[in-house]
Amino acid sequence: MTRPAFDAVGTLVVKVGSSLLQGGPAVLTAIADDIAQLHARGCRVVIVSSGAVALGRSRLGLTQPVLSLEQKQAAAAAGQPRLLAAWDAALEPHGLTAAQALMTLDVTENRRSWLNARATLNTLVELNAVPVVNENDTIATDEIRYGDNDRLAARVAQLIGADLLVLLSDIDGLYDADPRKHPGAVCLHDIPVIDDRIRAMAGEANARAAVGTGGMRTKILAAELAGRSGCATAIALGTAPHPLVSLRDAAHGSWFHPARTASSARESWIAGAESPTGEIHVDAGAAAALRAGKSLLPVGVTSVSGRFERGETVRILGPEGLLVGRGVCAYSAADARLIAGCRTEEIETRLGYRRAAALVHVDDLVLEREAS
Ligand SMILES: Nc1ncnc2c1ncn2[C@@H]1O[C@H](COP(=O)(O)OP(=O)(O)O)[C@@H](O)[C@H]1O
Ligand SMILES: N[C@@H](CCC(=O)OP(=O)(O)O)C(=O)O
Repeated sequence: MTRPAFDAVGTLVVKVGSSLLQGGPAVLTAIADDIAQLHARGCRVVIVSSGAVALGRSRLGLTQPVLSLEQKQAAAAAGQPRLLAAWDAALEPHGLTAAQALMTLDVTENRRSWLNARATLNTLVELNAVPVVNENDTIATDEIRYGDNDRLAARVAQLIGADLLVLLSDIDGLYDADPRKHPGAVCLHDIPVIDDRIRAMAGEANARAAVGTGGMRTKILAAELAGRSGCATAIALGTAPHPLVSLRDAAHGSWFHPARTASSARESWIAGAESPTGEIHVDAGAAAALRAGKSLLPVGVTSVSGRFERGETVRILGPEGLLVGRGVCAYSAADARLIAGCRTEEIETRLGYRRAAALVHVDDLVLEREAS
């Protein structure tokens, strides 16, 4: 699959990194002007904006280079309303309204919340609003954090079925080495496939950075995630005169092509879900049935490990511990344990209710060769 022609893009997610916020309102104004231009020709646009911590820390007098988790969460609380106000001020002259959407990991990792969030974002876009998404840093704890907005932006791109994800940063693309350390590094404009050579160019994330977090590593991961759903990714310089529209010219930014065999939105949601915390162990008969396109019934389950709620993704392991696939479980871990090994007719007696005959329905399953 080649990358889409810029003018053919129907749904765009644009992610704005914290480093760009240092440039003040002029940077947001330039991005908003381009968004308005795209919007006018019918393109649906969602913004994923970092910057809450960067904007809040100065207001709270947190000037030290490294902040504790609690200080970052407090800074985000002070910065998020300012971030939204800044976007609204930039969009309002174009007749567009910024609409805040704060997410925690469970929003995209739980199928019901996913569908709900998708409906809300789509409704906002239909109402001519521009959703401005950020992680809900103030309440998120380590277990329920995306950790970086590049990944969040890729999940949002999957959520709304975007055909292009643009990661705007303080650099004009992916270089063959970090240009801050290697002045002779060269920018790669066209990246048809993400392989180990490309991944190695990213170096390490800068966890101690004062503002940004992920560096190029998380951007490449985001491009991989979005690519699985058929969405192309571009990394581009957010301070360029027309940061988005200038991407019409293929010589601007680094372009990652979407994967050749893009999976359906549902499959890519399952395959892209955060590392599942639960596992369902099945017998050889059930493993064969799943591979033959059947649903997972409780009768084939030998044991259940880990913790998960109804609607969360689990790993399904065969008799030798081999990964058969991943799927959305219709029951919580506690209930799945109670019905493991039992026949479908017994579900109601064991649980006092019966929701679904299958623990994991075939439509909610991605087999190993597709899930990797
Ligand atoms: N191979 C590379 N090509 C380009 N930039 C790189 C590379 N490796 C590391 N970087 C660093 O990544 C930084 C951008 O990441 P980050 O600061 O997290 O941005 P953002 O806030 O936009 O997410 C660049 O300023 C650059 O120093
Ligand atoms: N959610 C955080 C941003 C985290 C983040 O990923 O930042 P960045 O690497 O600049 O995109 C905030 O609003 O400050």
